[in-house]
Amino acid sequence: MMRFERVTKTFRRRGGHQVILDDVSIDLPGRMRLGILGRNGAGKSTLLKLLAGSEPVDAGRIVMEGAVSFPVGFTGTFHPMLTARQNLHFLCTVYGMDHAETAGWVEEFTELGPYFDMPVATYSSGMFARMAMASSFAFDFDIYLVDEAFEVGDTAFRAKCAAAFDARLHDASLILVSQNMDTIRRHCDCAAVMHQGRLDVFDRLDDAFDYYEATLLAPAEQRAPE
Ligand SMILES: Nc1ncnc2c1ncn2[C@@H]1O[C@H](COP(=O)(O)OP(=O)(O)OP(=O)(O)O)[C@@H](O)[C@H]1O
Repeated sequence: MMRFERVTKTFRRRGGHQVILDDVSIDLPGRMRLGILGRNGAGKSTLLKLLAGSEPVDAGRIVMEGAVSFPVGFTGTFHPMLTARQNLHFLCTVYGMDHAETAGWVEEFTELGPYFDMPVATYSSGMFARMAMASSFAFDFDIYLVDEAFEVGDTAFRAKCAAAFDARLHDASLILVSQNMDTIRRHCDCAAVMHQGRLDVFDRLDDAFDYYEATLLAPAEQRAPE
């Protein structure tokens, strides 16, 4: 379940405000597979941060039922000077999971070998991405937030991520940000389009895609005076 009650979010910028959500109210009951579309800068990543609780709304209220994930594959969750195992220890404490069992699962999944016990600051970007993806699947959330994070690692690792993702989504909700309509079609059964402070939800994917394509032709700027 996800409900927006008159939610407004803006960012200050030179000469005015960037409007992300302008007095938006929506109500999506039950389990959902929701795709979020929007042109560059529409506010999709900001929306995920609002849902994750890492960014505050200016006004209104977002109500989510169940445990909400950090964005899947998000590397900002990890402290660079701690090892993968130490980072997971911290996350397990936050989410109330068994440390040893979770670290064991992620260690096997990532195939990082000795790097698993080295500071994550020493990882290549690919290793860091593997660690972030595996950690996202290690926790049992009710709602998974995903920001176009599927293209990580080699073919074998991607297949492993897809299987873990499917298993996790079996009885969880998904909110997936993507500008790729094929990705949304593969994973979602409804979609919302962000455009100029609005968040319009469509039950039929094709209706969302038509509207999204129309927004791509709209003028780029919407600037509210200060
Ligand atoms: N912390 C911030 N302070 C000020 N402006 C911000 C901040 N975060 C995002 N913005 C601005 O808000 C707008 C929306 O950014 P956001 O990253 O949410 O868009 P997006 O739809 O995810 O874009 P893209 O598709 O390009 O990744 C952009 O104009 C961005 O510059």
